[in-house]
Amino acid sequence: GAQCGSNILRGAHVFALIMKTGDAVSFFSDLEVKCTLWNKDFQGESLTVFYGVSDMDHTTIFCSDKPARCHLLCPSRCVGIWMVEPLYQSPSFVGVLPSLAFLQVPLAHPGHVCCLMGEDLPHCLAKEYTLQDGEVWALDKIRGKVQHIHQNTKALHLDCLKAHCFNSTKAVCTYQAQDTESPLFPPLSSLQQLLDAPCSSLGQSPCMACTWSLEEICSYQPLQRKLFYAAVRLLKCGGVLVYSSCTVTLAENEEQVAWAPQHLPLPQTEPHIGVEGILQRFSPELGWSVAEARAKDGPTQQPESPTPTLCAHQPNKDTIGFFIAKFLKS
Ligand SMILES: C[S@@+](CC[C@H](N)C(=O)[O-])C[C@H]1O[C@@H](n2cnc3c(N)ncnc32)[C@H](O)[C@@H]1O
Repeated sequence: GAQCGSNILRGAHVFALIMKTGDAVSFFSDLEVKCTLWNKDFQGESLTVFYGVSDMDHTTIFCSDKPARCHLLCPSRCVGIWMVEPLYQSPSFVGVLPSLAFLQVPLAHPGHVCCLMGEDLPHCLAKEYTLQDGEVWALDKIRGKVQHIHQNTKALHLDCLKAHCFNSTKAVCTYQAQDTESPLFPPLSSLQQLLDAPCSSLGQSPCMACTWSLEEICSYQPLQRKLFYAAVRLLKCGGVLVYSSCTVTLAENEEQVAWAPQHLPLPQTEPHIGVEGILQRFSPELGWSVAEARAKDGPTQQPESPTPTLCAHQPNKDTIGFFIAKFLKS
């Protein structure tokens, strides 16, 4: 599959396959997502992404009580194939501080959070939280994701985190919820909200196949606005809302943060733009590069190069794309 191919390019190994130990395996990614399971003669458009060697056979994967190399948080998932000369080296976390650390996208949000969704959460909380800090709720509408959160919270002993499979757009209740385990909250009840929104994910890289229609991509903006609305209603005055996406469309990023203060009780102030990243775009006319933004700021910002060229300040355009905005509720 295309997703598996992308993960291999990011440095992943592959977890389960029916092979003989030591078999050489070549991986191709099915770019049109047409390959069916067990298809042995696939003729569709594909891209070879890597070569690997199978580490265990079928019997070892399914029957051995001592799998050779286990997935950190899920011992029943074992590495089946090790990549030979991967493009990126992803260090193995197998067996490394299993109750303290696991591989995740780095992201940290200290403080009180009432989270509208997220598997990242246990990781965010691992360093910062103790039970005395209050409660943290993670909501996601996909059951498998919530189960994954439960696994992570258990492994990291995060008693303060409660995860529920729930539609976050409906998380606000107008009456006092009786059940303390219910993911329904009264308005103005949380100090912090992290809205890591469902999005078109166009900032993810590498991405070899995108099968989404324009209609699908356009469907995210209204959903994000419903989630935004719920998040702001739940937030106490003076509370903090972080909105993030892993996409690069204006509709899901800049347009959303422009829309929010006009329609929700958020302050209408000039945005304070964060520190420079490798690649930054805060308004369409700035284009994609730091170089262009610096050029607009004038020569005082760049003493080392009074007349910068695009190349001089643009080390790498081929990065992931994402967007983060922080709001303080008035
Ligand atoms: C960008 S991902 C969030 C990733 C999250 N930070 C994590 O680490 O898993 C967006 C998530 O929103 C969830 N989602 C989409 N619509 C939702 C809704 N109405 N209510 C709750 N979760 C929703 C999706 O299932 C997806 O897992």
